[in-house]
Amino acid sequence: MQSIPATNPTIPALKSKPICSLPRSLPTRAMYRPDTPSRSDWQSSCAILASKVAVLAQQQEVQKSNGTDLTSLNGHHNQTLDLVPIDPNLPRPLSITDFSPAPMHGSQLRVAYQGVPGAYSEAAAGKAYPNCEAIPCDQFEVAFQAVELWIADRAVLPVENSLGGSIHRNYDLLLRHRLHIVGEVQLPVHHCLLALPGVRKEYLTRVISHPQALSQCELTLTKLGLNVVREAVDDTAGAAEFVAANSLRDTAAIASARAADLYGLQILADGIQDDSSNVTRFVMLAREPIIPRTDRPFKTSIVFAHDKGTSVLFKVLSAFAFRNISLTKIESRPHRNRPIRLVDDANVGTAKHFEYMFYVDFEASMAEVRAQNALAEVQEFTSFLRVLGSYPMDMTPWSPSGGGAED
Ligand SMILES: O=C(O)C(=O)C[C@]1(C(=O)O)C=C[C@@H](O)C=C1
Repeated sequence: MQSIPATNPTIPALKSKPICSLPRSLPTRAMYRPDTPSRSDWQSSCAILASKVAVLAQQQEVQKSNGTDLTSLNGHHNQTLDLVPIDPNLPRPLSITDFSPAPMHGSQLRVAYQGVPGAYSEAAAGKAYPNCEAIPCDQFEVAFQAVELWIADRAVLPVENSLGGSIHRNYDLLLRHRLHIVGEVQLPVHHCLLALPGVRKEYLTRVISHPQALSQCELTLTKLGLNVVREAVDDTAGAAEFVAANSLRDTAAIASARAADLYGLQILADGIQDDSSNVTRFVMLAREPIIPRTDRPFKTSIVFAHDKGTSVLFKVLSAFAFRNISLTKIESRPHRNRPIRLVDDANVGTAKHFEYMFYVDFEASMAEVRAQNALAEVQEFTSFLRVLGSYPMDMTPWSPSGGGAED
């Protein structure tokens, strides 16, 4: 991923003004535990949530009454602007300290995603679960928690992109939380360069977006001849909202055409991803696993670590190769609990660095004997093994609807 140059000091720094409009104080480790909540954790969480509802309702009233007053948000630019006001009824993202219960939803499935309305993750949620109620969350971790706390029924989160590679944060979170992968969905990602109405490319000094989106458009931004700094924010649609809400005439956002629509921006350039076949793969997460089947193609995701011995990775991979099971992905992430490990007495004074957890996706269902045998063998070579999920493969990457969801 390319590095994002430092912010131009003459323009407002995004860091000081979080995109999430609800208060966003990060809790300390002691306040917040990412493990699966026990019954009592769950009950006390509900009590805390209930007490926050009244405060949130009050805040949302204030936001609604301020919704059309964009100039009040803009301390730096005092031009009079022809803006489409941001719809105050758009759902606000959940933040880590403010889980308000989802509104009445009847039989609609509630699906948490990271970002604000107009984010690609929202589109992925809609593709995975047509007619769902999409619940925006301001961080990936919040989407995990929303499902754990029964505020949402599912979460839909990106794990890899065909141009930008893996979204590492979600691999780490999969391990820290106890949710199960129940499906996958692949979404073609079509980026646009968005700015306030009337703004021309020559006025721009900054482009903001999700780091993945910035990296997916890196070459095209250069080709467009833009002399701009790139700045990373939490999500693409949040970038668009930020440009609109702060009336920034020197800043463009990389986001979807739907985000342009929602936040009243014009599309300065369309299809600016460096490759037209830009696809992001999302996984669907639930509290319970689905029952694996054999009547359609399934994929299984596992994570493992090994303690000692040589050629462990080779042995693990051959357990699949001998059974003709194709691997679709291997990802390694630092073993956070053991970033450095002292080795035995013979090697006093040395340390073993770079221990890894390995994430593997393979094309078989856990209902198949060959997959069960492969995992039994893997278990022999590894000190830790977890099946993250066995789920239907998304075989229709280019279709506008439908994916590898559970039935
Ligand atoms: O920012 C968004 O709109 C997202 O949904 C996030 C995200 C990502 O994390 O990769 C999803 C798809 C695109 O690849 C760019 C960004």
